Amino acid sequence: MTDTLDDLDVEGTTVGVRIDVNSPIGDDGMLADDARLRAHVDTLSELIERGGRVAVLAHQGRPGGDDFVTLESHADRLSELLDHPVDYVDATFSAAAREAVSNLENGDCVVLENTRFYSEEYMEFEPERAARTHLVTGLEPVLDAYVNDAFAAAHRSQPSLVGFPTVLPGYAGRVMEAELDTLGSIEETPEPRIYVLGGAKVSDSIDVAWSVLEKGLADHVLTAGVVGNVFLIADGVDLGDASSDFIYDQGYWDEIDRAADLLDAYGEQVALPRDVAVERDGQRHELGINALPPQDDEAAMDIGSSTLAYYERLLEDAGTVILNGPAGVFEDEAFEMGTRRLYNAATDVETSIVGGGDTASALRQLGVEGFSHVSTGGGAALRMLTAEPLPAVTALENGPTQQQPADD
Ligand SMILES: Nc1ncnc2c1ncn2[C@@H]1O[C@H](COP(=O)(O)OP(=O)(O)OP(=O)(O)O)[C@@H](O)[C@H]1O
Ligand SMILES: O=C(O)[C@H](O)COP(=O)(O)O
Repeated sequence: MTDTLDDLDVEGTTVGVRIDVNSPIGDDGMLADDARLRAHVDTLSELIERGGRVAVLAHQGRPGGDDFVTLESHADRLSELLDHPVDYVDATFSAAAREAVSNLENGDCVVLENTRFYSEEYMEFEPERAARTHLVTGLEPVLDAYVNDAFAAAHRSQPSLVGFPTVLPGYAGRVMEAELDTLGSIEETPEPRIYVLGGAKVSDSIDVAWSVLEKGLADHVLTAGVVGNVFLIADGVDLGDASSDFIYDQGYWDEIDRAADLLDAYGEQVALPRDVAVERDGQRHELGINALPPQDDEAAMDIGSSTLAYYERLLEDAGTVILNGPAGVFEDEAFEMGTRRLYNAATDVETSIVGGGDTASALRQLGVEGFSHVSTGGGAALRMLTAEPLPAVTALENGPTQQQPADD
């Protein structure tokens, strides 16, 4: 178990706080959604109120993407959310950054520049090697402690996530703590346990399905979304050209064989859609599996009503349900029903856990509430839901392994 903010003597301590505010960015290059910033308000206000000197580290986007922008608008929005001044400096570990951090007084907060503006931060390292990168060696001398609240990035072994806790005392922030409490004890949740795998990340979902079935964590795996379509094809269903081309274009064609192998090994526990919804004459039109393939240009955009009735029945007996990924193209009103009904049914299960950024925004858009836990993480949550360790959490648990430099 990692130390938390309860173990940190905050007053007068200069703390590097890694958060995950990787967010949608508008055409103007500014923050377009503040959900991920809101998640970190508790951790940051606690550190500020307890007299910490807070230096915030975070990434935004990936190099080359339109959302690879500075953190200036994030800092402005954080200031509003915290109702407290938050400075921003366009440097991450240079002399200017060190000066900004060294000048912090108790209760001050500064956001440093996007960590991924610096190339080593977009690489993955072993923790000891990450501790020798420019980011960590540059900033570590002006920090007393490191707090990791970036659960959603904890599956990455990047310097800001695994390097700092190797050379500084490390603590889990409140978001990290809550996520680890819930997702780290998946084996202790009530049974029977059902995993619902939808969305478009087919290879990740098949990894999860293999892992949870092999480990005996899942009693059933229900498939939906593009994942469900891949399993239908693997089961010999002709979904038509439009869905097949989509799967091929997304690079998931090879996954069909893996899905078929999974069905061979665990077919009794894997539930497949019994019908799908396509667009016909501008409207939702449902087709049973026996009525497939659809017409030429019709793609399977959602699970249909028979599938929903079948999945809802299975969920009635579940003790725990773990969901990742929407059941269909929820962004289109005609195809939001599968996601809305399936996720609504899941809220009636004793323990209901949801992971995934798109999933969380689907739920907000559809007004579905009442889960036991909605994770801030997509890839990180998926990895934890298979009871696999996360590199950033392991680095926090292991603690500093290197000699601290002597004070001048
Ligand atoms: N049948 C379908 N055909 C095409 N796209 C689909 C279908 N079902 C779901 N999708 C798309 O899947 C996307 C979300 O999938 P994704 O796997 O990225 O979700 P997530 O796990 O919640 O997100 P993340 O892991 O990025 O946080 C949505 O944009 C939705 O439109
Ligand atoms: O949005 C996320 O899932 C995390 O911030 C990690 O981002 P990445 O997938 O670009 O590493």
